[in-house]
Amino acid sequence: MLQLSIRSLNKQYANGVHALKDVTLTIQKGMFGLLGPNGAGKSSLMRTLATLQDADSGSVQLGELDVLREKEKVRQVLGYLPQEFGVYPRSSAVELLDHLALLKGVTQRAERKELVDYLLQKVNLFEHRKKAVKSFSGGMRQRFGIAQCLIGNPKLIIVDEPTAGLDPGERNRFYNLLSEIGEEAILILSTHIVQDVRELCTQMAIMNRGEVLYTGGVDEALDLIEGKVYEKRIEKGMLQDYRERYAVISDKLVSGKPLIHVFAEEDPAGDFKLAEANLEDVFFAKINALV
Ligand SMILES: Nc1ncnc2c1ncn2[C@@H]1O[C@H](COP(=O)(O)OP(=O)(O)OP(=O)(O)O)[C@@H](O)[C@H]1O
Repeated sequence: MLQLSIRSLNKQYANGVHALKDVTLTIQKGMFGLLGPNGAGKSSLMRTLATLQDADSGSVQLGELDVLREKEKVRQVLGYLPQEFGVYPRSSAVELLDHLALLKGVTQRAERKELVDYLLQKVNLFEHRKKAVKSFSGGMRQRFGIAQCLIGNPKLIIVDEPTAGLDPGERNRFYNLLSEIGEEAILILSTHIVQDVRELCTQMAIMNRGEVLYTGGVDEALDLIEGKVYEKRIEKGMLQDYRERYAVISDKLVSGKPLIHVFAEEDPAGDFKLAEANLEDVFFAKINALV
């Protein structure tokens, strides 16, 4: 069974930022969620796995391949959707995909046409194939990004923050597409959006400041805080006060009033009730070293 083994990966940038600190992860086929706030080191890790950046030390093995050394071979089996998909040329979707397929070594014209049509259909852009990619909406661009990712039938697919900026409808369509392709390869979804991971992944990791704080199942992550999250609706303006007195892990407005989630081993005094813990709670509890 194909497996990606990341062992003790370290990366320090010239400015002194330690972006990856002894990162160790084992990732199997299926969708793996890599969750972390901005600056956690997710993109640094994704770029390293995508052979675009070197690590200072550590190893990465994809099946038989040494990812840090056999870069060309890795690129043959890699699909990568970067955070910034670069400039969008004036070319139409069909022209651009055809060009990218050629670069990836699909040299037969007829085979390429068949592949490009198949991919455009797969990501639901066939009817828009003659439009410039530049004119696409955010969601269409991301789906186009997935189409280019899939050229060459990749074994390892990396998508970096793919749902930022998508409206709920577009996000849903994108989720469906990801879950379809995530069954056949190792797919790593890097995101700061907890809901992405909750809806799509069974295995995950939480990263912060270059370190892996959790890796394992999504359900097991929830078990960590089960029975330890309490909630209360409070008056506006009281938030700061509560933050000083309790381990507030999240707050959101519900009908205009803050609803806070507090982490506590036992029922905190003061009219709280036990909350149904969610992944966001795990995320904040981990990041604030509460569990
Ligand atoms: N080329 C670079 N040179 C110096 N520092 C960098 C470089 N790239 C990233 N960093 C720093 O390394 C840390 C990790 O950045 P990285 O982009 O990997 O995080 P991230 O989790 O992907 O966050 P984001 O979602 O904001 O991209 C940050 O502090 C960032 O400022």
